[in-house]
Amino acid sequence: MRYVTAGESHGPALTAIIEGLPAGLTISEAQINEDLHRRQQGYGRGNRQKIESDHVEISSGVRHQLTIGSPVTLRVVNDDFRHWQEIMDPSSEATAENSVRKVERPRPGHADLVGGMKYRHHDLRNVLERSSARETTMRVAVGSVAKQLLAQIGVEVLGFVRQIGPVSADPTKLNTFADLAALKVATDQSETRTFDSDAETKMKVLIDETKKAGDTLGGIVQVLATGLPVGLGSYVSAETKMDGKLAQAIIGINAFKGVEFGEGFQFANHPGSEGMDEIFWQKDQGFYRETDHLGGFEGGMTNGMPVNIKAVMKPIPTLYKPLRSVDIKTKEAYKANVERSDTTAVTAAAVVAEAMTAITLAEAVLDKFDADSMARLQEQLTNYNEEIKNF
Ligand SMILES: Cc1cc2nc3c(=O)[nH]c(=O)nc-3n(C[C@H](O)[C@H](O)[C@H](O)COP(=O)(O)O)c2cc1C
Ligand SMILES: C=C(O[C@@H]1CC(C(=O)O)=C[C@@H](OP(=O)(O)O)[C@H]1O)C(=O)O
Repeated sequence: MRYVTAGESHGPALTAIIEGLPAGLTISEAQINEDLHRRQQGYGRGNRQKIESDHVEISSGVRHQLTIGSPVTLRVVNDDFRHWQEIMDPSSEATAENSVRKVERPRPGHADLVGGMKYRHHDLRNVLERSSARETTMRVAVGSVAKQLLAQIGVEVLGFVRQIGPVSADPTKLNTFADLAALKVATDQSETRTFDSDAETKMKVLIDETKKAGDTLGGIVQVLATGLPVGLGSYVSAETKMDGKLAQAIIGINAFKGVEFGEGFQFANHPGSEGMDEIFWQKDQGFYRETDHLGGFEGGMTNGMPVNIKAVMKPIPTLYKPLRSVDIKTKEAYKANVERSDTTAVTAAAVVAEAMTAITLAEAVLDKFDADSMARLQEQLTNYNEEIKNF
């Protein structure tokens, strides 16, 4: 499976094409719309989300909710385009009027300056329109399709929030959830997409205070994936390691600066005797573990335990309290003024991280097994899992 997204933040629409899905996969448009809605929710987001109400249109590759093996096209309209028509219209000619509104003031922390230098753009709008995280809408749409495929082979993926600014959810409260379905209900109901209601209250106070001060916040998201077959990815070559592929997918999300698996950076604080997942065996179960310190990977391969990823998002770079920068035309120093921006988007980013994890895992499953047809994929997985159990 591979996919490509296209579209600018204030252009007419966003598109994704997915190739290589098995035939016979049931796809629910309502499920994609629910995931798009989840991405739009969250305390601390800016006014753009009041304009957009993301809905997908499927225009190829699916008949009566079943894939037919041909490329699947997904499209989401940008409702904000109507306000930007003059500036973003793909077909009308450039005029003196619309070129007056060139962007020549690069925002620190954005792609603006380096993107302008690299592509020789003197109107930085040509950079910011595509570097905007508006594009993550399509990653979530593709991720929703990937999650639907994974769910049909018993794999569940869920992203949620662990920390906003310095306010962290209590990790022991995670243990109160029996499964990912229960955790999903709780985090979907939370305005900060977390599982700890005490932390949520503090997070909201912090977001309000930060917004009032004209500042922004980052945070930490977590993604869990359960029910994966053993042996996705390989130790034989660096680029085939599954944890490495997931790290790339997560760091590819706008504003993500770090990723860890299992105990992650905490491994530095513990001796080896506390960090491994010891091996046990029972006749009816085969080999199993009682812990998941390693976050589901040994030798870059899934080991049958839940995949456990945490990742950090930097604070939103556009501030109401402006940062210093320099005009690319006049070379004069200035302080940026902002019309609108998110105070924090960690809640949305958790849904994007979930999507990127699902896409990467679905790609690995489809690579490993004969996946021309969904039924054949399921048959093979049943046989494979039986073989692994009897190893
Ligand atoms: C869901 C989401 C929403 C975002 N919203 C904003 C925003 O409103 N304002 C902003 O300045 N940056 C926002 N960002 C971050 C920028 O897109 C990102 O920092 C920028 O494109 C530079 O890329 P880099 O941080 O990966 O280097 C958002 C990121 C995500 C994932
Ligand atoms: C549009 C979305 O996020 C945008 C991501 C973003 C950025 O710079 O990344 C900047 C803001 O765009 P605007 O200036 O149009 O308000 C966010 O709203 C979205 O998530 O749907």
